[in-house]
Amino acid sequence: MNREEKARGINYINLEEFHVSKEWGFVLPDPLSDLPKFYQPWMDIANNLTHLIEHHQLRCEVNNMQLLSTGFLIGHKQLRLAHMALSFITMGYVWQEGEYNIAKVLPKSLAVPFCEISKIIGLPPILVHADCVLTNWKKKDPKKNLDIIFTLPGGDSMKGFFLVTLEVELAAVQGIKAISIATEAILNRDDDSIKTALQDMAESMRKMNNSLKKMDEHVDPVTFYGIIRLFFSGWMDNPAFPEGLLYEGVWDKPRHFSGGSAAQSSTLQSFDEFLGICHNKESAEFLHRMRDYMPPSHKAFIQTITAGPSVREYIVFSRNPVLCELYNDCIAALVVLRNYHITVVTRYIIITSAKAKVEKAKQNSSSQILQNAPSALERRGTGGSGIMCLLKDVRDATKKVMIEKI
Ligand code: HEM
Repeated sequence: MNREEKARGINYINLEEFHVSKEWGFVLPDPLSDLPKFYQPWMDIANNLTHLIEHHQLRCEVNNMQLLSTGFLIGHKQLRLAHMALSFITMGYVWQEGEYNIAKVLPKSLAVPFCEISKIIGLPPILVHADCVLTNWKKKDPKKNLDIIFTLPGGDSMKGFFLVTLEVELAAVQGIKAISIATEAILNRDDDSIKTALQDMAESMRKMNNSLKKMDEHVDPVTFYGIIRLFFSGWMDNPAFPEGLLYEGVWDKPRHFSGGSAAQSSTLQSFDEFLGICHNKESAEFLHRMRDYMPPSHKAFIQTITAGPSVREYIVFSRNPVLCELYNDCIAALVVLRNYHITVVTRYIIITSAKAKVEKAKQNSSSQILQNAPSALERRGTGGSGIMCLLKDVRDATKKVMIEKI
């Protein structure tokens, strides 16, 4: 940026400034998968969660865990790994015995370091999308196939859920880069670059949709509904937690936090802000609340897009039919993506919850998992939303910004 542009208050969006990678987008590049030896007690538990939960031993292990200082954690990547390890342990601790024997107090040895680390990196003390997807990956082999670092009960479906969601995030990288390019191009009235950026953005959304389609192949709906979902559930808007969770040694009163959800992803919120999509009051409130569950620099990235020039206004005023068509193409791709996401939610939650009700009513159920499926969150999202209304409103608001043919 030259001096004159600075003086005029023109701000280009520099991805690095917001810890957004040109190669990995919002995904943490090359996350660590091990902490210094001092933190071995955390890593031993976090690396063995499924076994400990399934054998009802996790709470006991955590209760016997010593209180470790967070002072030996160095740098952002160690802090992110430590947050992720403690967030996985927390979800396992709370939900080890299912929805009827919930732990409502997080012991000091877990709560104190978890809250200290959360404060430093600006994330809440609960498992968030930035943990289980953005930080939870490593290269499996030289061919660069990806694997996860931590998991919870749910076997291959749990792993599939993390990796498919990661793939969706990676497919968004091209679109995120396009936002930065287009913002600069609007300020420079460079229609050719805006054109390329809009094409890239639409292509990126189509790739995200293709990646989302892999959920079908890798995640079994019964396992998702009956096992996985519970471990993402939080302690806000959850009837099982009227009081919230007590973080022993940190706060005197219990606290409410929303559970992990891809609604905490910064990708679609960035696209929405860039394209000028206005959500209704209720949806906007929910989506804005989810920003407090994102890394602060990613939240700031979204806010900077909002404060930047409006691509929609630029196109409406410039009356350029090619740009208008390309803008509408982006909106159409986003509607297709949100429509497909609604079919995913229908399959994994709405239909499966109806099946679970039938199984629960039977004396001899053919599906043990569905018969025992938690019922508190039947048709609510793990982020605590009333699902279908929210998703349809958000999709409809997306459609509304289409520009009439010039
Ligand atoms: C089995 C797969 C999935 C299920 C069952 C699912 C379920 C849900 C639910 C229930 C909500 C409502 C908010 C809440 O959590 O309370 C939601 C919102 C959302 N989900 Fe998903 N989701 C899935 C996969 C994904 C993936 C892979 C992404 C992409 C990163 C994603 C992105 C979003 C976004 C951005 C929202 C906010 C609404 C919007 O902007 O359209 N979801 N999802």
